[in-house]
Amino acid sequence: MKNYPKIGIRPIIDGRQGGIRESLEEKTMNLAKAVAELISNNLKNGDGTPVECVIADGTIGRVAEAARCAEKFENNGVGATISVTSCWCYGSETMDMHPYWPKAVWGFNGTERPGAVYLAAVLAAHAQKGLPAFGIYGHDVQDLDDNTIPADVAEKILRWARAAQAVATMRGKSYLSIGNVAMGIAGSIANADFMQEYLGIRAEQVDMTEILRRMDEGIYDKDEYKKAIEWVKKYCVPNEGEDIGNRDVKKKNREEKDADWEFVTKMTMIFRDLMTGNEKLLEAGFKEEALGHNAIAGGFQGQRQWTDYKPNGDFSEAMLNTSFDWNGIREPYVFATENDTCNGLTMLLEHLLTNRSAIFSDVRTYWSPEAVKRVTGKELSGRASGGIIHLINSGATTLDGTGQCCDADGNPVMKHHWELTDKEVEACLSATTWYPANRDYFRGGGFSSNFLSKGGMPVTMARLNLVKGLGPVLQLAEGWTVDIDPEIHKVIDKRTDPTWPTTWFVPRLCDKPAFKDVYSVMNNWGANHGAIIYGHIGADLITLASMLRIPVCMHNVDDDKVFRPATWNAFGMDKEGADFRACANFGPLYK
Ligand SMILES: C[C@H](O)[C@@H](O)[C@@H](O)C(=O)CO
Ligand SMILES: [Mn+2]
Repeated sequence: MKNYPKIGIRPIIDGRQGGIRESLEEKTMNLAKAVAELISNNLKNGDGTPVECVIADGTIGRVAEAARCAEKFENNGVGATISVTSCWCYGSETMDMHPYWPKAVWGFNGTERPGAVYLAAVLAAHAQKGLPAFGIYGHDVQDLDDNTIPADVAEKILRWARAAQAVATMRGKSYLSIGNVAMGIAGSIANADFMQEYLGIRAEQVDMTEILRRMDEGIYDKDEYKKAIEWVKKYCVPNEGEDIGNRDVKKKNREEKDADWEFVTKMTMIFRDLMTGNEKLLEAGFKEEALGHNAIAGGFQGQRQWTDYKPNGDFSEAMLNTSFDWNGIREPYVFATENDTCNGLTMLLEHLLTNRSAIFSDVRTYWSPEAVKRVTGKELSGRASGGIIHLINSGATTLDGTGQCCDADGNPVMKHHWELTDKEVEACLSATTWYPANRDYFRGGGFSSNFLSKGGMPVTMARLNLVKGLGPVLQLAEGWTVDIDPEIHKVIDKRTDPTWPTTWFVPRLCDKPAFKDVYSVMNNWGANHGAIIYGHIGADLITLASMLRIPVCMHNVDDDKVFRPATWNAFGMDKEGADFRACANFGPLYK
């Protein structure tokens, strides 16, 4: 089990002894316990364990008690706090003043004792002191003896807690670039200042020669390699595709292909060891290599120097992002192809919010219904009838993206790894063909994963972009994967790279300019890549971005689901403009 941050619960009370305080002690503690229970029963960490809460030893009425609580939280690995109260208390005395911990306050909507008045007062204090906090105020008045959490309050507490736990979990970790910038992709210029100041993440880097050194000097777990190559021979080699990407002169022979399989299997282990370390390397005497880089996400440059010379990273990237490998079912790693750190970090935000694996893709082509008709003679239909976006990239697309897992009603789903079955693992593998890499692009060879994502999955595509003078911005589009007529797929897939995995995506349209049609979503995308996650999680991403002070420049989430720190209201009534102004005013979380 990994060591995850905890969420601190702060029961706040009116400090007046001799009647008031005593009458509220039990009620306040019960509210705190109910919040802890709600969070731990509903939210999980990446390894599937429940998110843990720590409740202050006693209620907090005066400043000394707030300080005692802060000390307890520091000693117990708390990374975010939620304060709960049902009564009037003393705002600036009792508030959480930690500069980094995301904060929320639930002011019980009762009337006997005014919890909501404290909520307003303490939120004003948070605004005044530049420590933004989320305010939670239930819609309907509750009775004093009612300790239940109404549905609207629960939704806000959980939205806040998911994002707060993501902020706390990434703090202090690293992003590991293996190599540097791929083919001039600006997103691959690992921006250390952005990572440090906005995410609390250290930018780490190793040269790609380190992979060759570890291979040549045998710095990997030999027992694991034996197991890994056996598994690869059982589940991947039999699904090797015909060499359709290469002219005869460029086709590798069997012996060379087998050597490539061995190479890419070792490379997968080496990428992982570089990220997280491996105790087995310590047993073999490699003390430094056993440590790894404390990476919570990473990326591999690959193109061009490496792929011009050696087998590409497609197999390794795909397997790391997948929820299983030769060691069985496990939490997926977050790993970007082309070392596009902006996309890798977006995948990280998505993974931390959902604990699912994210798809990495080029946002390659908008196919209008007219263009499809012209090229195939056929009409797009159903959800695809307004046009489709072709998501496709060699490499980092998770095999979970095949959509071979099913929910209880038989719909395709990308599951949490703890819900996966062995049968579903085999189904994902069976649906994946490993084509010998196109050696016009990848001179060194290797294998590219190929599959077609099942349609009908709700997904959210997102992307972090860096803009000089403005800083980072987040864009997102909720939508669905779609099935299209197989004849249409065949023709238009062949026009691009048929050895790579394809996901057909249709965003949900609305009256916002960037979402007036499918074309506009493509036309407003800020870079060549997108990070795609199962589920409609736009509202969670918006909440998380506001904690990190990253404004959201494009989204198709309903306004009433947008939940940001209360202080954002002071920046004007149009939510988008206020977000930009508030983020600029408070600046990044870590300065
Ligand atoms: C093989 C090519 O270089 C691709 O990797 C390229 O089209 C991209 O994915 C660019 O993002
Ligand atoms: Mn790409």
